[in-house]
Amino acid sequence: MDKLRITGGNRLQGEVTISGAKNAALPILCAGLLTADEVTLENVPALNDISTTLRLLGRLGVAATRGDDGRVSLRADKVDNLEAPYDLVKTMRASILVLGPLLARFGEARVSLPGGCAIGQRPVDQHIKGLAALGAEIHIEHGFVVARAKRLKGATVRTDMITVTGTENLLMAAVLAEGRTVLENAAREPEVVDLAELLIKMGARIEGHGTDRIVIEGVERLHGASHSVTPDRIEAGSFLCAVGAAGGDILLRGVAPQAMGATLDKLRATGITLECGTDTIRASMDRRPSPVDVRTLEYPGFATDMQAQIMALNTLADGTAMIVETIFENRFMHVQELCRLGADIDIDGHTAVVRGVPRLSGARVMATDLRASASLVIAGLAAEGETIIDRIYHLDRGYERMEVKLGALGARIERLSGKDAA
Ligand SMILES: CC(=O)N[C@H]1[C@@H](OP(=O)(O)OP(=O)(O)OC[C@H]2O[C@@H](n3ccc(=O)[nH]c3=O)[C@H](O)[C@@H]2O)O[C@H](CO)[C@@H](O)[C@@H]1O
Ligand SMILES: C=C(OP(=O)(O)O)C(=O)O
Repeated sequence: MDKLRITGGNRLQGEVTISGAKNAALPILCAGLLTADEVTLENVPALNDISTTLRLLGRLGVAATRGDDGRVSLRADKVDNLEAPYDLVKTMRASILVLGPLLARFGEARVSLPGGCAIGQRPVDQHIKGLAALGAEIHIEHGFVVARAKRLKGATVRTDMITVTGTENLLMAAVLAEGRTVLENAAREPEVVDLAELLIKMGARIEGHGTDRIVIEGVERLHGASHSVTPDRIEAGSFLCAVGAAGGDILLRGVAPQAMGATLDKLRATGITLECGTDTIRASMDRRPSPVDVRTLEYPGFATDMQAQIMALNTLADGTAMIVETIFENRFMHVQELCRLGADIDIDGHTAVVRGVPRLSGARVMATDLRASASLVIAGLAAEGETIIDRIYHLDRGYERMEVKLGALGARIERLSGKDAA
């Protein structure tokens, strides 16, 4: 199992290009199931989750080609299997996103209940409730969601809570349903908007994406399209936390600053100087961070996917910060590992109290989920001495060559594989 070795203390200096967003690319790949024509994509990040999704689509009968330049083309004209099996679905939450498209286009689907980061219970009851409202016969059997519908029928669906992949699944189902669907309490995340924009290019009739009420007029069929995946706001935010913790001056290229919600305001409050261009962010930091309180919320609030990284930054702050996690009930697993690096953090239910310390010290730590891994990298870059991070397969699910990108910014970081990792 690969590990990362970081020798902390180097300031970060230079330029880094941000990849396409994992959480936009995954639903967008699944949207390829909605047409028999070719869908061509650019800016698809080179991540393990993308490889898993392409394997899953391949298993269903989708022909996919992937270049090493971020291009992927998909053709779903020979889909001959409507079952998403446990072995592929177990590692990745987003695999539930084949359910809506399969059901809408082929009238049937069997999808194993998904895995993904173990950050909470993460049920899919809202996906099921929404598809049932669109007329599907749907139930759980032997660990699979099993769904059938001759043709889905438009309806008004109000989910009990805001759900990102739930909104995406229902959106992909509704575009081929008969009549009008209204998704109320819809997720407003930029990744939902990016998916809607691809679907519109494919001939879907959608309005209101980016608001909490999306209106879809179903069409008989969709056609092929080309699309470039939106930049990864979480990867961008993670690099900004890294420069906040380690100090330095970096330029992010290929970003969408206007889509970064509350993240940029909170990072400014820590003392990082940020200058945003259309698709760039320059960030510099030359002092100890100020503490910043954070409450995770749906977009445009502060993203739960940035909580661990801003906590890592707060561990070094000149004061105490309160971090409240409102989206997932078990997303503080990085706390114990940050404390191994010398952080001073107490957890009380959904709140973490982070008392800043002047310095962290390198240690052996274990990544427990994707963003927890990123928080350990950020802390390791600032810590004195050597940090070894184990189980970085979590990191590889969602960050493209993170150690290479950080290395180019002057960080002392290397991947240990094979015998070196033993
Ligand atoms: C692949 C992807 O895009 N993953 C993102 C997506 O996950 P994901 O779409 O799984 O997260 P949701 O927005 O669905 O989850 C929000 C909350 O709703 C609950 N819930 C959700 C659906 C449901 O049917 N029932 C239910 O109870 C969840 O347990 C959670 O407490 O949004 C999360 C919240 O921004 C991010 O952390 C994940 O990175
Ligand atoms: C939680 C995440 O991913 P997933 O929903 O795929 O588990 C994430 O991207 O931070």
